[in-house]
Amino acid sequence: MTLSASSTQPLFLGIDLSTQQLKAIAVDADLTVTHEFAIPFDAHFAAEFKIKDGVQVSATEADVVTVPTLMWVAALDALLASMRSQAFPFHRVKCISGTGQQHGSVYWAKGAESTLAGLESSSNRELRDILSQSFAVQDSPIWMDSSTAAECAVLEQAVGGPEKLAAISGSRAYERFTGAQIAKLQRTKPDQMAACERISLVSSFVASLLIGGYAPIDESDGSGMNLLNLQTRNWEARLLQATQVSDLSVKLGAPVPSDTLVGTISRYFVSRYGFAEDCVVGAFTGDNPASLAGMRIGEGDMTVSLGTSDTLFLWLKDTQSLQQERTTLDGHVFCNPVDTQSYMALLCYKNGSLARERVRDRALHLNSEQTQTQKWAAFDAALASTPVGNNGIVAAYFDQTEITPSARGELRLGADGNEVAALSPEQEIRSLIEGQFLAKRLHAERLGYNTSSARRILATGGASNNGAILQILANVFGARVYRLEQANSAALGCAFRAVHSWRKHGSLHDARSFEQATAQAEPPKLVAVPDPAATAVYNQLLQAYANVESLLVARTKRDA
Ligand SMILES: Nc1ncnc2c1ncn2[C@@H]1O[C@H](COP(=O)(O)OP(=O)(O)O)[C@@H](O)[C@H]1O
Ligand SMILES: O=C(CO)[C@@H](O)[C@H](O)COP(=O)(O)O
Repeated sequence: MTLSASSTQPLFLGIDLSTQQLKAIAVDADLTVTHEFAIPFDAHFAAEFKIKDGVQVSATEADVVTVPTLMWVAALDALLASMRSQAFPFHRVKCISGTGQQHGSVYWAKGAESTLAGLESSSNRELRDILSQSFAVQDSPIWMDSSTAAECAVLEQAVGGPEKLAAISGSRAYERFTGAQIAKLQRTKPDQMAACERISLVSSFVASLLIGGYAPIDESDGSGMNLLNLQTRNWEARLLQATQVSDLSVKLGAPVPSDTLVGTISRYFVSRYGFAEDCVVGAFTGDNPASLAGMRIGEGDMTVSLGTSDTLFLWLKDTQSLQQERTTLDGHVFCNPVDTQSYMALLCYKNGSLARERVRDRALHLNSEQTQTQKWAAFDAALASTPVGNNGIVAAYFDQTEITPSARGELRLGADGNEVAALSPEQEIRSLIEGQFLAKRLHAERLGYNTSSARRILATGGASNNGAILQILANVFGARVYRLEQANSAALGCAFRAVHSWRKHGSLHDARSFEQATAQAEPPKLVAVPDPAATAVYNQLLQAYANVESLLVARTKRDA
């Protein structure tokens, strides 16, 4: 029997371990999506691992947010089992790359490396069973954690202050960044740190499972640690020392360029699922860098990702121009994941989709009896029934301590600048969404982004499925908004990265850049055109929104 071309064509897999789910996308050599899979964490693991929205918030310290590391392992078991049950042709996969929610850390126990190396002898067992004793810390701190203020101060002092730390590592000290998390573990649980032989980011952790050995951290996701020097692209010794972990460079391993092939798939996956023996694994990276790859953004584009977190990012040719133009230390610079000479700038907002869901359900009295589709339809109707600019009402809803800016709580101001105690349900919905996008514009401008010369905005993430939300995004920025068919740009970007790394570093020695190698991928489509009258209203409201934030920041400091 001869196999048809489609059944022998190579496939490339992108895996995304984000906050609320593990997803996988396969593309063929023409970059066309052929398969998609997802394991939503709450649906699979809420009861067993006691998580909600993919995470655990400490009952005693609201700023401590973790995930049981073993749940992520169980999710990989579940994903691969689901792919097998749907007859996914594992044998056709030439290369896998992937991504993880940024900043989260995994602490492998002593002996875990040899357990990983021996996976193949246990291919009849699930990974979660084989690796149940392989972690020195059971609950991984993640990006939603903001409990490391003391460690942030130490990191900044170690190099001469926040400006110096931002110049070296791309960011002033941030509580969720992995350097502060590592320092906190050393200070509060030194026995667990002593029992740890290797530290991975969420991204390099998944790659480690796949190659059956410790995968290196890539430079782009490594930039979210406050430990990497962006110019040397290596760990900064003074910052490693400041964590007080004596052998941290050994525990971290050396960082590698993001397009590196980090190994060949473990024979465990060959025996258990039928992967080809020569399937290679490309370095995994952070989910925002991966989205940059999936959206294939260039200079002048801005991406707004509306996932669990909301993020906004830009391509940066160098770090100098940003240093000159920014008027704030808020925001981050990361090494670029697809061009080792370039960088990317990023703003992250913690109160993204989960805040939208909570305010929606509270204002409109929705509960588990309605489906998500019905709930978003009610949300859209509320937006449609209220005027652009909400008659001058501006508000912020920071359920959790926000990252940009550091503030917590809710505040609504009326057109006269006075606090408004209560809004109608419809006004509440509009003030939430308008406030979220005014916040993005305010901080993007402080970072040096020129809204009046905006080329185009590329939208991605779960909430980019919502046309009403994207219209407000277009109006607030006065820019056209484009979206890919595939809202999960992070997994898609990693499938593309897998194609590029395999062609470049494999036997083809294809020297084309990522941009050239992915030129044929489907372009994003125009989904919202700004209304100039609406943009004029938002131009007027920007300062009012800045006042809301300043008041909330002051209140948060006062109540601390
Ligand atoms: N139609 C919609 N309108 C607004 N938000 C939506 C819609 N569909 C999904 N979402 C939001 O998308 C979020 C998940 O986004 P996603 O990018 O998949 O998250 P993550 O990658 O962080 O796990 C959900 O929390 C949900 O609120
Ligand atoms: O902290 C950041 C970026 O700095 C977050 O964007 C995380 O990377 C989580 O991503 P999502 O799961 O929301 O996509």
